[in-house]
Amino acid sequence: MPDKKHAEHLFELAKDAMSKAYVPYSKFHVGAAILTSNGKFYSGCNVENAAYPEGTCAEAGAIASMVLNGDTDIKDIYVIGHGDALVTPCGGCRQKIREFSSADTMIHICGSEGVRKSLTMNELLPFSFGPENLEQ
Ligand SMILES: O=c1ccn([C@H]2C[C@H](O)[C@@H](CO)O2)c(=O)[nH]1
Ligand SMILES: [Zn+2]
Repeated sequence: MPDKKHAEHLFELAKDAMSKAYVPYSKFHVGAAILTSNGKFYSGCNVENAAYPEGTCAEAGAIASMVLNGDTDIKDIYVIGHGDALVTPCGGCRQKIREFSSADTMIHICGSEGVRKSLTMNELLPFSFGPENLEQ
C-alpha cells in the first residue's frame, strides 16, 4: 500500500476521474489514478464513443496522461467503478499496465469506501508478455 497521504490522494483522484467519465452508452463510470515511482500522480476516466469499439478505458486514459508527462514507471494504480461490484481491469488494460510495471507495482481495486483488494501485477496477469520478452 502507498503511505496514508498518497493513498488518500490516489483514492480522491480516482473518484474525481470516475465522476468525469463520458459514458452515454454503458452509463458505467470508471476512474483510475496512478502514482509513479518518482512520486507523480495521473488519472483518467473511460471515454465511450458512438462507434462502440472506439471507447477507451479509464486505465488507458491515466496511462496516456502519464506517458505524455514523461513518466513510465507505475508504483500504484487505483481503479474504481460506480456501483457495488468491483471493477478489475479488463484484459487489454492488464496488458497496458504490465508495460509500465515492475516487481513492486500494485493494482488496488476500490469500492466506495476505499481499497477493497490489492494485487501484484503477477497476480493480475500471470505468465505475462512484456518488454523484456523482446530483448534478444
Ligand atoms: O477496467 C475497466 C473496465 C471497464 N471500463 C469501461 C469500459 C466501458 O466504457 C465501460 C463498460 O465496460 O467500462 C473501464 O474503463 N475499465
Ligand atoms: Zn480496459
